[in-house]
Amino acid sequence: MTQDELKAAVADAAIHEITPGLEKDTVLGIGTGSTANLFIDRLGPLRDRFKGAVASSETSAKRLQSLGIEVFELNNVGTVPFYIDGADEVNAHLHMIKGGGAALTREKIVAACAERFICIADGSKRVDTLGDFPLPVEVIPMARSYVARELVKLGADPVYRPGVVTDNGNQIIDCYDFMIEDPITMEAKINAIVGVVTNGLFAARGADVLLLGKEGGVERSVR
Ligand SMILES: O=C(CO)[C@H](O)[C@H](O)COP(=O)(O)O
Repeated sequence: MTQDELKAAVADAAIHEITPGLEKDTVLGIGTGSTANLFIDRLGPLRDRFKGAVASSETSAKRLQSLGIEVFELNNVGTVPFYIDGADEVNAHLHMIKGGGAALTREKIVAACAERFICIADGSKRVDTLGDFPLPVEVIPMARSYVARELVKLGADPVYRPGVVTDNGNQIIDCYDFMIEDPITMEAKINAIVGVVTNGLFAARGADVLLLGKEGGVERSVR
């Protein structure tokens, strides 16, 4: 199977995962990226079975709306029963690196409001130790150089992602050569640097369910 077929298989599995819990007043939390897009496309035909969605990016919001799914502002919703999103890496504890698409801050906010985070990913995303994928950090633009110097002190090789402006008007630094043995501690340390909005470690609040696409089928793990 190709990577795209594995992503499609986990998008299908996520639909099966959430449909028993769909009610007329359900508002879903929806992530960002190619796997999340496949999930959004499968939600279109179900749009009459739930109320709408909150999105972790402008791109996902537009895709949802193009399928006739109403998109709500998170402040008007409160908690959501499910947040469905992809990952750049995920470990055995269902800690993740996210933010390859620069949507990490809104993803973390919607995930924080979710009762259940369902991570959907093809098998290539499963790792023993997080960090092969460069860890994204969203920064306030004027703090970029300062934050980069502080990230060096933590052992990272920080590289500015040129030309990328987040939905929040900020910039992204990617941390290379940075294997992360203790994701919960490192998430907190990076977030404590002045000028950091957030970082792409989702460890303090990891996924609750992982649907991982493999050759033999979709593997389901629960935290
Ligand atoms: O965190 C993300 C975007 O900020 C995505 O979930 C992550 O990059 C995975 O993307 P894809 O499903 O395209 O592999």
